[in-house]
Amino acid sequence: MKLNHVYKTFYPDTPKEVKALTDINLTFEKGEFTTLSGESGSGKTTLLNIIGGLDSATSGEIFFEGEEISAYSEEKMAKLRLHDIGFIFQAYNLIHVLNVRENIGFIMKLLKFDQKEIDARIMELASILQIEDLLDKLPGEISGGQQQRVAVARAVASRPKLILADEPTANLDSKNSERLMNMLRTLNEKEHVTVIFASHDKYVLEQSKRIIVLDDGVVVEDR
Ligand SMILES: Nc1ncnc2c1ncn2[C@@H]1O[C@H](COP(=O)(O)OP(=O)(O)OP(=O)(O)O)[C@@H](O)[C@H]1O
Repeated sequence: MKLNHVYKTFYPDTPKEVKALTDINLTFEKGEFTTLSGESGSGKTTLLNIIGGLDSATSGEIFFEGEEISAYSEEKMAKLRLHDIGFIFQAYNLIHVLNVRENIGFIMKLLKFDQKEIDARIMELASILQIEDLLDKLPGEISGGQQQRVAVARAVASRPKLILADEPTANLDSKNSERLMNMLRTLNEKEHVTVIFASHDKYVLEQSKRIIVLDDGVVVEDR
């Protein structure tokens, strides 16, 4: 993933104008485990949303595997998101009428994976994430930390190339935060999935291999 001179301005040329991102130039290599950090309002979520194609840049170019995705139509971008990108949101966004098993398999089903393959992958992830006992429960019947693990399983199930996680530990206690990071680290090492977080959680930062700090929409540190 490569970003060239990416800018994002909300409400341009109006009194409400906000320059959320200014001249962002970044390259993310396959297998990275990186956190976008910075104070509240610095542009972390905006940048993550642009990387994942949930929002478009005001100007600049974005490349994914050498293709310019910033020029994609919304339909083509939706396809790319479905096939190659897994999202983990702070609010989990599980589907409440589906049980845990169905939630984990949801994206694979949309992608028309074979049911046997879906079942095998659900069992594999349930074992890694220690949620085997929860598969027949509804999201409303399990704890926040457990829901978060289900959200992780769903995000990685179809083996996307890129996982984007926005403040994934925000609602978790320290024990569950540690568990979540260990799992993502294991998936990053075992399945070589690229992981990019937006977070200001100290623990997430400690666990990251690369940290990109934003200040007022500008990259001020990359280490
Ligand atoms: N949809 C929007 N419309 C207008 N302004 C927005 C929108 N989304 C974000 N902004 C503004 O862009 C700037 C960057 O916001 P962003 O949410 O990316 O920051 P953040 O670093 O993720 O903050 P936090 O840690 O509080 O989530 C802020 O000034 C914010 O008010």
